[in-house]
Amino acid sequence: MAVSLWKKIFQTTKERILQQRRVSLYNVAHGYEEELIKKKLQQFAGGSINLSKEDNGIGILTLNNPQLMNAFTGTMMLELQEKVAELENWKDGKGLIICGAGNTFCSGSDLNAVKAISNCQDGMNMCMFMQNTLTRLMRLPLISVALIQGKAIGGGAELTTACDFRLMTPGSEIRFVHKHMGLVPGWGGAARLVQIVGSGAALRLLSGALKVDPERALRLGLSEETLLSSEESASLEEARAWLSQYTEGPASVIRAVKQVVTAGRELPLEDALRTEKDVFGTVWGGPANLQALVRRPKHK
Ligand SMILES: CC[C@H](C(=O)O)C(=O)SCCNC(=O)CCNC(=O)[C@H](O)C(C)(C)COP(=O)(O)OP(=O)(O)OC[C@H]1O[C@@H](n2cnc3c(N)ncnc32)[C@H](O)[C@@H]1OP(=O)(O)O
Repeated sequence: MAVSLWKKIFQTTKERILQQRRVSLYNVAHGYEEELIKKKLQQFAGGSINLSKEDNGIGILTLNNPQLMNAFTGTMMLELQEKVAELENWKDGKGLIICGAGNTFCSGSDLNAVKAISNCQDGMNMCMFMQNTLTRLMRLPLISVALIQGKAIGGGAELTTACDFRLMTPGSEIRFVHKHMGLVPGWGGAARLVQIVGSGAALRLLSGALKVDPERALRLGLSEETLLSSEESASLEEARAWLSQYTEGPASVIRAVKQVVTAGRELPLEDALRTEKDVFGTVWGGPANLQALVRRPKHK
């Protein structure tokens, strides 16, 4: 009786945590019309978002539009949402590296598409579509890294802030150019930048549209490390090695670690504590815990 009760609690808890992650920021109550903007974005084709899910639990998500410095076309925005949904259902996933094709990261929205959706309704719907998608990306129970090779400009800079960590190659650059476009970030990049570097540094980077090279990014805490290589495949291998330090171990435990940190970052204390309790319940007495109790590792 007790076992079946615990199993029911366990299942309910997992479903609740899963549901919390997938709740969209915006819906019709906010004037958001998802089907309308999806139809509109479909009209701006080009490029692709490629996802490779590897047996070791590491996913590689590649922005693939190198002719336009990996600018986001409308269909790439749609594909990003699809890939994030796929990653939400990847139960063996532990880590994710986001990079761009052609040894450069991303130059933001495709300006050809932007011109065609510059009216208020389309712009606001695109903004809410990308905020929904990048918030779900940020909340994935995977440890995510933006591998910044070349340029991360505008919306591309915003995308880097939706990852847990950023790694930069020599000579690469993050730049929030929105001011020069008569804009502010709209994909959630401002809110996340303040959380990462603090409001003072965020205000300087945004109001100055400052170029952030690897050294400045390290000083600001915007980047974790400057890689040795600026060569495309070598820097990806370096990023894999860096991430593997944090994804070694059972997927259930790595995913639980990301979940409790996300709760601590986003929720009021008492809610975060309750989520931590719920997540603890998914690993306590689980296979990894029981095997460790038998093995009794020495933590020297
Ligand atoms: C909320 C997000 C926000 C929004 O949605 O409103 C945005 O993200 S707005 C877009 C902000 N991004 C930009 O303004 C970047 C514009 N591009 C550049 O500044 C440069 O291309 C740069 C610095 C990324 C790279 O410069 P580089 O000299 O190395 O290359 P090229 O400029 O020659 O670019 C090669 C080729 O790509 C085209 N390109 C680059 N970025 C975009 C883009 N965002 N949209 C459309 N096309 C882009 C560029 O025009 C060149 O094409 P070509 O046919 O050879 O002229």
